[in-house]
Amino acid sequence: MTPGARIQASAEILDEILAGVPAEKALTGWARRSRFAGSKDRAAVRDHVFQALRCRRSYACLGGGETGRALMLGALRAGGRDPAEVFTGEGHSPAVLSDAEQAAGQAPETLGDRFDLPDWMIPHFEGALGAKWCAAAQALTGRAPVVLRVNLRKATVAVALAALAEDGVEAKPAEIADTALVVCAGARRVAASRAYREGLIELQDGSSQAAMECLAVPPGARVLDYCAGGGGKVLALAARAEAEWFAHDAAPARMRDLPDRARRAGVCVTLLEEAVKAGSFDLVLCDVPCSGSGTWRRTPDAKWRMTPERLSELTEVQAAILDRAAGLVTPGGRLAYATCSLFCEENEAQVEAFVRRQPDWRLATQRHWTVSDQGDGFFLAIFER
Ligand SMILES: C[S@@+](CC[C@H](N)C(=O)[O-])C[C@H]1O[C@@H](n2cnc3c(N)ncnc32)[C@H](O)[C@@H]1O
Repeated sequence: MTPGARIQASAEILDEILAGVPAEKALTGWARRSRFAGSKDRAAVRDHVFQALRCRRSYACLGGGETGRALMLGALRAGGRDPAEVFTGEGHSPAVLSDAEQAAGQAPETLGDRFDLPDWMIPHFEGALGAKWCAAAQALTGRAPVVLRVNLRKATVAVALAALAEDGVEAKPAEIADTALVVCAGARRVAASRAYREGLIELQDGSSQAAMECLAVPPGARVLDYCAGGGGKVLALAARAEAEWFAHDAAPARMRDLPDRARRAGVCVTLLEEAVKAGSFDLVLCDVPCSGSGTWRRTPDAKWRMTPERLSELTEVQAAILDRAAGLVTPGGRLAYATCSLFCEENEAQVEAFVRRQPDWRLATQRHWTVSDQGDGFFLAIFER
């Protein structure tokens, strides 16, 4: 595909997403219909679409409207490129710009336009991050790093780096966590690499790894990942300690890949249908469902789908999970609460409300990770009683 044809395809996919189709579904549908598109084309189109979603408001200003075509026009203007070079009407390139399109477009002025956020969200960013909110919002408009976790059960950092290099994946250690490697080149080769297939590495964001490093696990402890999903957190913990590992999720189907991942990692994780029937635990981790605001550069359409009502529903679910999980902790044990959100309502406010509701618990420690070139926004609180 020519660069123009990729832009045209991206504009059409964006129109579907703007009409309500989830981004992944729209991209997959396009790839299925477009057998002529090679892997480089698919990757380029995906990059265009995701970048336009990250910067939807500022590109809409620059492009003069909120259609796929206007967003791609805005993207070219934002990148300092002359759109006329791409909007040529030749082959499968977008049609030549009309006079109205050439005249339309202005620099983003409002805060929401400049920082690519829905207006209602700005007080939430400001409330949580103070003067740093602009930098965080800005960071969410860029691409996320690809970060790997070295599985210390199977490899050292040096061994993992060498194995990745054999398969053309270039990575370097990241300061954020002892086990974190940031991929510098060959990210698309990770999944097929020997290092991945043999469980020397896993894909895991740097902040999640750093947070799991903060959770000390005594030998022989019974540890429950109460909102396990694909099991990324319990696998990170299990790579570093000898303990009994359990995983639970309200939607058990989300744990479907966990047995394979655990086998590859060389650890044993017992899946629980009903955690309450499995006795008590020395450590219960609640990696709760959240807005995901710390990860929106990876899932940029989620930024625009979030509403104040949804945020409020999520905070209720989070509080209920904490209360339920607290009842599963053995006397003298610990309860950990984690989100990949930047918002105070989902982090500190939840912590404060929990210790008010359950005064036999006290906050031992809490920590934030900001959106960076090594990790997403993340929050961890550890309670003791
Ligand atoms: C942030 S995700 C977990 C991600 C996972 N820990 C990982 O590292 O891959 C939150 C998970 O909580 C689950 N969940 C939602 N409500 C729940 C509830 N009431 N009790 C337990 N799990 C719940 C969701 O199904 C989802 O898989």
